[in-house]
Amino acid sequence: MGEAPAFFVDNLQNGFSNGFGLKSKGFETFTDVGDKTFVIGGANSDSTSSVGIQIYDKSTGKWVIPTVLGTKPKTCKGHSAILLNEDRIMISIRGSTPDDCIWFLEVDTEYVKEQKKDFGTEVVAWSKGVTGEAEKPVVISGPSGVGKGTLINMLMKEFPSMFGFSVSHTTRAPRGMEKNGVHYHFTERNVMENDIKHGKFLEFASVHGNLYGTSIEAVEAVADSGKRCILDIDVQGARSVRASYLDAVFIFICPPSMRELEERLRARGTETEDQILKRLRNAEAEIEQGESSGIFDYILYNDNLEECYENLMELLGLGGSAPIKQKPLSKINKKMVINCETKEVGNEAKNLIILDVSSLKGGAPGRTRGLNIHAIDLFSDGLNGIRELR
Ligand SMILES: Nc1ncnc2c1ncn2[C@@H]1O[C@H](COP(=O)(O)OP(=O)(O)OP(=O)(O)O)[C@@H](O)[C@H]1O
Ligand SMILES: Nc1nc2c(ncn2[C@@H]2O[C@H](COP(=O)(O)O)[C@@H](O)[C@H]2O)c(=O)[nH]1
Repeated sequence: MGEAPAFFVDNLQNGFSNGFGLKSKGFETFTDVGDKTFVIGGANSDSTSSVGIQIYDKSTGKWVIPTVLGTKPKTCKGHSAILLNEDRIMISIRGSTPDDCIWFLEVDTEYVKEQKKDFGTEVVAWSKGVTGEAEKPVVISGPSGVGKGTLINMLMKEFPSMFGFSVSHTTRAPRGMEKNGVHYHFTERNVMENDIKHGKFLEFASVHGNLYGTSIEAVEAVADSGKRCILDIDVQGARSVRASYLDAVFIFICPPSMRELEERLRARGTETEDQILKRLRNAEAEIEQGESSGIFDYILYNDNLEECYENLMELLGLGGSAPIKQKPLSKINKKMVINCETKEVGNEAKNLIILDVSSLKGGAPGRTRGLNIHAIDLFSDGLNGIRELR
């Protein structure tokens, strides 16, 4: 089934100088991508630590500390690493739970190339691997008061295990019933601006005089819960997400008329007169863009709430017709064998699993979906680490 191992983690973890004149603290791995060597790790042998990244540029002979985007693995007692597709390093974390053990460090994906231009530095981006065929996130946009929140609440109530809400950050003040961390992360402007500067947001926009934004972490948290992510964001935000590398379905909710929109906003009773007028002024431009910008895959008219909800369910594949098909972003024809050592009392068992990375979808920013893991029988050749199947 397999040939020579592509990578043996245990051989590298005995503590040695890393070959580039930099003293290794142990637990490091070295992956060559073109002229660069990515040194990942740096935990002490007697403790766990977060996973650090350094790049050795062979063409200049210099070390570079890159800008690191995305949420990185929290702690690491050692790991294996293997290059996939020449653009991302797959990392198997030792001693972590099965749903937290496969991570990807993107080093030359389209997303990373784009970020390098923006930051003007070396950039790498973490993306955790999640198993199964998780569905694309759903972006729902529309003018204030059209009923986005109402429709999303109906969906989440009827399908609580299927959908998860991306909790945005905002600088606006909470309304009476709104809870921090549930409806929004209510934030100071300077804190949010600083986080934006450090690449923590997938998108952000100034909406009706306040700053709103979707953090990468908010989208990742939903993916980690195994649910399909729903984003309630304005048209500017939808445009940014469309331009980003998050592969999503975009739905615009339209009111039956401006008059009806005004009535709904007033009846909701959450805004002052000035704020209502501002939201209505913005609504006209939003509706025009929603209908004609080409950002949105679908437009739904929210006249009768029940009918609109039925149509939304239909679009999301919950109304009896076939679900929306996803196409993979990249094709990586590889299967790996991973050796997970489990120590039982007086006994050392070796559990081998096949990791199928041929159907990966998504990636940074957010999670890498479509990992398939199968348990397999023991090999008798003392295999350690990750090995490629050919
Ligand atoms: N089809 C409908 N017919 C009548 N009223 C509706 C309909 N859909 C929603 N509403 C009502 O309109 C008001 C605004 O709805 P909602 O708060 O869901 O809007 P929203 O688009 O989420 O607004 P915002 O962007 O400001 O958060 C609510 O009081 C809601 O009950
Ligand atoms: N671009 C973004 N827009 C967002 C986000 N979260 C919410 N919104 C939009 O803001 C308006 C106003 O919301 P409200 O709660 O103050 O009524 C509405 O259109 C939301 O869709 C976000 O993260 N990014």
